[in-house]
Amino acid sequence: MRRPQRRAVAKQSRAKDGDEIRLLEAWIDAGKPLPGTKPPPPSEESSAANARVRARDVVAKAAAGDYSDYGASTRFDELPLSQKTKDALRKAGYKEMSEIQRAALPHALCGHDVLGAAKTGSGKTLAFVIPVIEKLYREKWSQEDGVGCIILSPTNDLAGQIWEVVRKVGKHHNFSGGAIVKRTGIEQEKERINSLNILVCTPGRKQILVLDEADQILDKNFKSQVDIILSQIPKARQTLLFSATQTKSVKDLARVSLKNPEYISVHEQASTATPDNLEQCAMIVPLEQKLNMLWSFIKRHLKSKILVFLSSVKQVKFVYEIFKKLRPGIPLKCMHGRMKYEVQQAIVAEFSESTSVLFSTDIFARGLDIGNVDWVVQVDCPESVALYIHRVGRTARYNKKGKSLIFLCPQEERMLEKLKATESKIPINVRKPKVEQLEQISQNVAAVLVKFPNLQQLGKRAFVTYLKSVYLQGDKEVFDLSRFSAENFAAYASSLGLPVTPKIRFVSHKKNVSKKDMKDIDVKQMKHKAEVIEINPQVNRDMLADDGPDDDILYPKKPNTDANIYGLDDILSPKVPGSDTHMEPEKIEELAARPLKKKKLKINMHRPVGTRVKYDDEGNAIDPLASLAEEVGPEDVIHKDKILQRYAEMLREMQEDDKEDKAQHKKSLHEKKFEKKMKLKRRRQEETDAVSDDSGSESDRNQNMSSKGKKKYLNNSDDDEGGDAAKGGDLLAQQEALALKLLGKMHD
Ligand SMILES: Nc1ncnc2c1ncn2[C@@H]1O[C@H](COP(=O)(O)OP(=O)(O)OP(=O)(O)O)[C@@H](O)[C@H]1O
Repeated sequence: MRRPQRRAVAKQSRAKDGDEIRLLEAWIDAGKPLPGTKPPPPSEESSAANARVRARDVVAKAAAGDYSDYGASTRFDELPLSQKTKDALRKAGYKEMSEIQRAALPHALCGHDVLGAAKTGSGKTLAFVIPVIEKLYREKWSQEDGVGCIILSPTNDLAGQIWEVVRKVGKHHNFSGGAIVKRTGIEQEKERINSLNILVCTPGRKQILVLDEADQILDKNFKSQVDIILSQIPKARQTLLFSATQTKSVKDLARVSLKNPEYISVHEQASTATPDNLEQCAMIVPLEQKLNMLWSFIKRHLKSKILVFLSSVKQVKFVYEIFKKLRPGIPLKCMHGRMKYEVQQAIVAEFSESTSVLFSTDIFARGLDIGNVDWVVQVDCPESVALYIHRVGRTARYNKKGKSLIFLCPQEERMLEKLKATESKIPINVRKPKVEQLEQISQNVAAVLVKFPNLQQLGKRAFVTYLKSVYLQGDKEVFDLSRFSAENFAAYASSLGLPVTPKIRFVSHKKNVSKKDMKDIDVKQMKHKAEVIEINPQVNRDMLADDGPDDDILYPKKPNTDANIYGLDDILSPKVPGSDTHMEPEKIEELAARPLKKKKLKINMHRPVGTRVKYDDEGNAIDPLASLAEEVGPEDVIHKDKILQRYAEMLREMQEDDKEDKAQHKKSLHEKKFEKKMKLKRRRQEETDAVSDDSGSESDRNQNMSSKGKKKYLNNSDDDEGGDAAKGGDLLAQQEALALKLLGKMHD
């Protein structure tokens, strides 16, 4: 009895959908905006109550065949959208449209191609998700119809986030969909992909094509994958491209075959390219002071949610591990592309909910939508103004307030000029930090490295990868290693707690380095520098000179301007009245969040050196290196000579390690050379044998020899590059064939 009843309900529902679809199509067609038009400014009389009445009016009129011009709508419920979508939007709290949504939705709904540009956090995701869902609904797309839309995004996290929005808005519809985010398992995913209607994925795979962060998707890093997708999807499709920094390259646009696209750039006339509620500052910070500056900043903002950008995975890992050991008094997290997707998701969720500091690579720079980030701190210079805009756009999202701070080395001041240039439209203030208030943590970092030798390795790699990243940057006006002196490198290594400056081999080993680039680093000079170990590198006072009263980044003056910061600061870092925060270089630093408490000093002589933060009778933290002393008196807890002695030992150990490394390297080179020689010898022997066996003509013989020789060369395992390239080529060919097969099947 039940089945016929259910069938009847389904039939009824289909009929209802059919009626709604006819109404929507007629409405969309009758009221569609003219190409190239923008919505008029919203009218004044748009109170919530008025808006609701107006929305009901619009729908009632449409039902009666009197179709309004929806291009002027300000609310989602005034648009020709299905009831299911409207219900989902209302439940999610979306009522009023943002500027980009008002401008793009009417065009996208009536099938125009769109090239949309709007500031970060301005709601571009809904501007493409709604038309996708509506188009598939109006076309009665079902599971059996396979993939109806591909949304391409540059990272897995972003794909996951977009999928969540699709799910939220499409929850009353019957589409299937998902985010394909795993790097492996495509074979297993095949079945699933074929049954999905909306596919959110990173480039690797199709009717409506959406490119989020379009300028990045179309750049050279994704070229081969995107070209495969573009070659497989029908040209008769709708294409939507969105980004905060939209591509204007004709070549890019030709590649995606846009047909008379609507170029919608809602903030083109705006005076700034970044959100209006974003307060932006820059500080000139010498390379060797960056870590101190970051630490001091974090210590002063213990109640804020801070996103910190660093240039490489190694940097992120190193800074995270070191700061974790030094315990600044705020939870720390880190995020980079080498983490499993599930772990990344968990970190994003945790960071969304709690006050903490998240150290991240640029995997987080674009698109990710995390609520209430107070500060974005760019410790390492972004590769371009566009990347700067995306990074700072992780805060001040959708009418919320936010602040950003960028550290630039004096050698990177050209970036500051670029940011301040009129065409960049970035309102950025330059602040000078107060040197006497900068906490020097190099000793503490060095102590941590003594205890955790694996961190020493990480520190070395962080050092090298940072310099490598600068070296490999394309914009040589900003990134030029020759502007850094050997002293800069040594001081930087020292600031990372490294007793010697690691060697930078990549400079001389890089094949495509131009002669000019080779001059960029005076390698010899750098080699000499290693012996200088500064325990307390002096701050470049000119650079960090006090610049009067307007610096409120590290040390906000008015408690009211950032009440949280000051309140917490008073508890955690009690200052002796009158002494303020001034610190002499030798002065013991306070490292951990502890209330004032009388404590007996106990030193465990069996613990590894420099390991735990200890407190004196006053409750002040004692520098970890103080535990090197055999006896600790109340006045003199730091035995500088012991520290120096330990450093000298470390230096000796590292030099010995280095010697061993070199010997090992030399030995392995020697072995390789010998092996190669032997192989060559064997080959010649075989060839001689072959010639003596051969009864063919001279030319045949030559041919045989050369082809034989060639084959051997390709298979020669000694030749890493040739072997890898061949393997890489095979792999690429296999992947392309697989992708083509997969897409071909989906298309069928
Ligand atoms: N009409 C709206 N009403 C209220 N909130 C909205 C509206 N549209 C979007 N939002 C919210 O604004 C935030 C930012 O939106 P979204 O992530 O789409 O920004 P974006 O323009 O894509 O930013 P980015 O360029 O950084 O990727 C999200 O939290 C989203 O839920």
